[in-house]
Amino acid sequence: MRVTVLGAGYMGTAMAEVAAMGGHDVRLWGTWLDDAMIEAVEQRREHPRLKMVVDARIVPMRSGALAEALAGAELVIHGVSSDGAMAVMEKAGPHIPDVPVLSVTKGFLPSRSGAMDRIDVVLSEIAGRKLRFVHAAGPAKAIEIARRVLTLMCFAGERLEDARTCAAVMGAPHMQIATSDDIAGAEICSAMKNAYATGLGLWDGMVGADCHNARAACFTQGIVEMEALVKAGGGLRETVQRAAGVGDLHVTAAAGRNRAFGERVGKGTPAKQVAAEMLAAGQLTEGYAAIASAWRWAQEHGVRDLPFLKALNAIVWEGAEVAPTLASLKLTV
Ligand SMILES: NC(=O)C1=CN([C@@H]2O[C@H](COP(=O)(O)OP(=O)(O)OC[C@H]3O[C@@H](n4cnc5c(N)ncnc54)[C@H](OP(=O)(O)O)[C@@H]3O)[C@@H](O)[C@H]2O)C=CC1
Ligand SMILES: O=C(CO)COP(=O)(O)O
Repeated sequence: MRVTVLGAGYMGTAMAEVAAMGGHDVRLWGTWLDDAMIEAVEQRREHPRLKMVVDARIVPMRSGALAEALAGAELVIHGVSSDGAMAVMEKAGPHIPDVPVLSVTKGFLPSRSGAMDRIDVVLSEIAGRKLRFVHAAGPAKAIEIARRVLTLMCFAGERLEDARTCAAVMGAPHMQIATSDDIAGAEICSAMKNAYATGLGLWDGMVGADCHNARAACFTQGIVEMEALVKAGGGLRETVQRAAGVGDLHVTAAAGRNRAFGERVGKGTPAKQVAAEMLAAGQLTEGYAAIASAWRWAQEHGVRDLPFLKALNAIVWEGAEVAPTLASLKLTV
């Protein structure tokens, strides 16, 4: 099958690697920010982020060749971060054939109405037609995927058959992929785990290694709040309890960039400064934006009783001090 991957960063490239492993005809298109990555693939050098030489069968394509990259695609993989997703879809939308679009992107985006919404909804709005979106959720660090470490994911699409098509293409021996039609639940989990992993990182920064009780308490609280948000978004509790929610919060709180972001904020550096420094170092901190977006989304959907999210929003967006804010946190579990 011809597979076109949009975005040549960590995850886009890791997904391209898996598709190539399955013998698919893979094109890896880099955005206008990805020239260094595409050049490395062209020259068969180590990918600057994945730190490995990718499968020689992957065809690298520069940003100017977007229409060519998408022509004849039977599956599109969307690997652009939430920051770049809208700008890339403005350009890519007209060229995306009527095929499943498997997206790894995690977060909320502003819709035309001004309200925050799910990525599949907003990108379809930009494309001017309903995309056959399948969200790839679950605990899936790109570097481990590319290095063939056992990985559990959940592909969720409104059309279950599209999720199954994506799972078949990405079904390498180390990839165990569940499928679901709960795209709402899966996307909300993916956005929220970045927010709550940031919150667990705050404890690491504030207390250090011995904060296991606090982390476990807040992990549980985060899952309960995720369930409330998923329910308000029309999703299923079961989605939260498996790979998309519990699994992904675990991996991100153990080893994610969002945890690292929270740790530095927990040590006392203002969130805005940490986010800027991490961005300059090529490290995404989507939890930063996700906290504000989710807080706004919760208000718009009338979801109350979210003390952890409220505390996170106060700390990272309203300048509240970390220690007293976390000390006064009243759990609802
Ligand atoms: N890394 C991981 O382990 C996982 C990541 N994800 C998700 O995958 C998505 C991509 O993450 P990841 O691959 O890690 O991130 P990267 O930063 O490595 O890559 C993101 C891609 O988006 C592009 N991009 C970012 N901002 C813009 C912009 N303003 N305009 C145009 N292009 C832009 C990047 O360009 P550039 O490289 O120059 O920044 C790059 O192509 C995220 O939503 C993340 O949550 C999901 C599961 C695991
Ligand atoms: O989404 C991820 C793993 O599933 C990666 O998390 P980070 O963006 O925090 O590194």
